[in-house]
This record gives sequence, structure tokens and C-alpha cells, in this order.
Amino acid sequence: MTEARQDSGKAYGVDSEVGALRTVMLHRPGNELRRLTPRNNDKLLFDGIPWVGRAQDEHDAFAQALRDRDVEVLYLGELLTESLADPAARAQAVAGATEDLRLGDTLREYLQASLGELDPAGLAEALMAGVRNDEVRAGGLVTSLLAHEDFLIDPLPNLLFTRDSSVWIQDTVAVTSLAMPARMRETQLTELIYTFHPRFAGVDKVYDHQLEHVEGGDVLALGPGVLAVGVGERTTPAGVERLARRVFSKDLAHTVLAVPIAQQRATMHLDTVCTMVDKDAVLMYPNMAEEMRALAVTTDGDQLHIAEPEPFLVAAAKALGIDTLRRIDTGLDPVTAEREQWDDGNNTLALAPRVCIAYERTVETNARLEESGIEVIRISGSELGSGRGGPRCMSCPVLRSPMTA
Ligand SMILES: NC(=[NH2+])NCCC[C@H](N)C(=O)O
Repeated sequence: MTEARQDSGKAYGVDSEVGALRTVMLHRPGNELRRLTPRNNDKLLFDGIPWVGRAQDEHDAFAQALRDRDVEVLYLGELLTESLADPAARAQAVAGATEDLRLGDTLREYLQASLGELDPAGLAEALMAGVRNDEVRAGGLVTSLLAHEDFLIDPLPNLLFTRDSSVWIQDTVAVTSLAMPARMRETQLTELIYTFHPRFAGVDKVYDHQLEHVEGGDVLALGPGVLAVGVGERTTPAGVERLARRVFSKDLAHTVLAVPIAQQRATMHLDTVCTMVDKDAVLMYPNMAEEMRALAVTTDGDQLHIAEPEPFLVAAAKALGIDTLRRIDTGLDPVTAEREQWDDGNNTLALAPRVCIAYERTVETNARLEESGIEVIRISGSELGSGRGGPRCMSCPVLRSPMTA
């Protein structure tokens, strides 16, 4: 895969969680965060109202920490704007953003016409930050009945978490299918980027946003040929089944480990409780580590075979063909562990084996990681963290050095 990828000049492909990170897609938070209010923040999946300027500073420091380690940083907003240079992309974008039945025909037609007149940057901004009723002069019954502050196109503050809206599996990309209504439209944007951006021309898409729910935060590339997929609040049982069929049919993996996780906000994705920090080591939330189980899914080319549930580390080591998958045991007491898990202490982003980025505030977890020989690059996330996502959630690796020899 890698040779073909490099020969053809395609700069994408991911076969592990820890191969040297070369290119990553981030989203610099923008005006979509300025739409959050105390009345809509729950629905929009934020726990507070971030100070946007500071969140941007924190995010810039995150991007700089990556560049300092020779990682190329792509921005979703820029890729989107560039994609919208294509008239076909603009038409698809406008149609997608205005399909909501809340609009009614008059308003829909008005919006389609006015969005159609925007330049690519203006349209990208409307797609990300949304459009408020009092920002347009639409006229008509629906406009009159809606409140000034109602959104005609909802803002997408969770674009920040680029991990979830697409995930690279080898040299294909999965445009995911997000479960929460507040996030569903995000994948219209990643779909546009991977369809229309010249950088990704011709890329094979292994999943799409109209299929059963799968979120990227649930998908871990444990090593070449092995995916672990969390099943809980976001990714559904049917989602992991569909993803397994898709990756098997394209020979992108030989084993998919389905990992049930508690259906609650604190553990919304597998990467909130488990991330990889070395080729053979994971950091796990201690309060859940013992009970985590996995069902290994394999195929004979026709049927799926589902193994009996086994402890996650055992099933993962078997699938990877190694003796042991080590767990970095932070040894934290249950209360400290719970506090640091909530603050995304387990949500590390590996830049290479034994090097990761973490929020500085998860002091104890970071100290234990260092004692275990893992380098920790700390970033501040006092504002970024109000969206309940850490460095792994805020990054979509596009290219990692392959783990395969
Ligand atoms: N991969 C992750 N853990 N992403 C975190 C996403 C947080 C976001 N506010 C949500 O609720 O969807």
C-alpha cells in the first residue's frame, strides 16, 4: 500500500495509531463557537460557553506543537473553501445545507439563491457558522414566525473535533455517519472535501455519511490490519457491522474488534477511555480498564465470524499477533481518575511511538505516562476542553509513517 501511495504521489494513509504523524487535519475554531449560548450549549454538545479568542490561541499553540515536530497541519476550513471553488461542490453544499424540513419552500428557495451568490470563503463560513434568521431578509411566513435568534442553518461548533467526521483507514477514507443531530451536517462538509479537493482527487471512500452510525473517535487503528471500534453512545452495533464488512471487502483489515463502552457522555467515544501511546501499549481509564471486553470480528470472505467476548487487551494482542498489549497503569485513585478522564486525560494524540500530546491540566495522568517512558508534550485546553474533547479528538491524521516494514 505504502509504495503505491508514495509512487503515485498521494500523501495520505494511516495504518496505526502511533506511526510517525506526518499530516493532520485540524479545525481552527471560529465563528461557529460564537453561536453558543447558555440555552443552546447542551444541544450543541458543549459544557460551557468558551472564550473564543482564548480557544483560538490554545488551538494555535496546539498546531504549533505539531509543526514543531514536523507535522504538516491542514485546516478543515481552508480545505472546504478550496473545495468550493468547484461549482459542482457549491451546488452540492447549498443543497445539503438547505434540505432541512424546518425551512419550508419559500425560505429554502431564498436561502438557496442567496447562498448561491456567495464566494467560496463566504459560503464556507455560512456552512460552518450557520445562518441566523435575523441575518437574512427572507420575508415569508416561516421567517416571520421564527424568533430572530433562531438558526436557519445550524452552526457546527463540534467541527473542532475533526477526529469524528472522517477517519483514514489505510489509504482510503471513511466519511463517517454522526449520531447526534447537532453534528450530522459536519459530514456533508468532509464529504465535499474528499470529493472535490484536488489534494484528495480519486481517493477511495470506504464509508459514507448515509450509512449506519460510526464516529471516528470510536475507531482505533491498533496496528496494520487491526481496528478496534467502540460501540456505545455514538457508533451503533449496526455501524460496526457495516464498517467491518466494508473494510474486509477492500482488504483493509483482517480483524475488527467491537468494544462495548458505556452509553454515556463521559465515555462517548472509545478514545475517551483508551488511546495508544506505543506500538504495544495503551493508556486506559483505570475505572473501566478491567471490565473492557472485545468481540473479535473476522471473515472467511463471505460470512462474518464473531468470537466470544474476551478482555480487550487479550483480544487485541491476539489480533495484533503479539504476546502482550501493555496497559500503562496510571494507578490513580478512582476519584482522580474520574476527574482526569472527564478532562480528556486519556485522550492523547501519538506523534510517534512513545511521544504524545496531552492537555496540561491532567497532571497526574501525564506524570504517570512520563514515569512509564512516554514523552508528553503538554498543551493548554482550558477553553478548548469545554467541548469535551482532547488532542486526539481535535485531530484527524491523514498521513502516518507506516508500521508495516
Ligand atoms: N473523539 C472524541 N472523543 N470527540 C469528542 C467530541 C466532543 C463533542 N462535543 C461531542 O459531544 O460530540
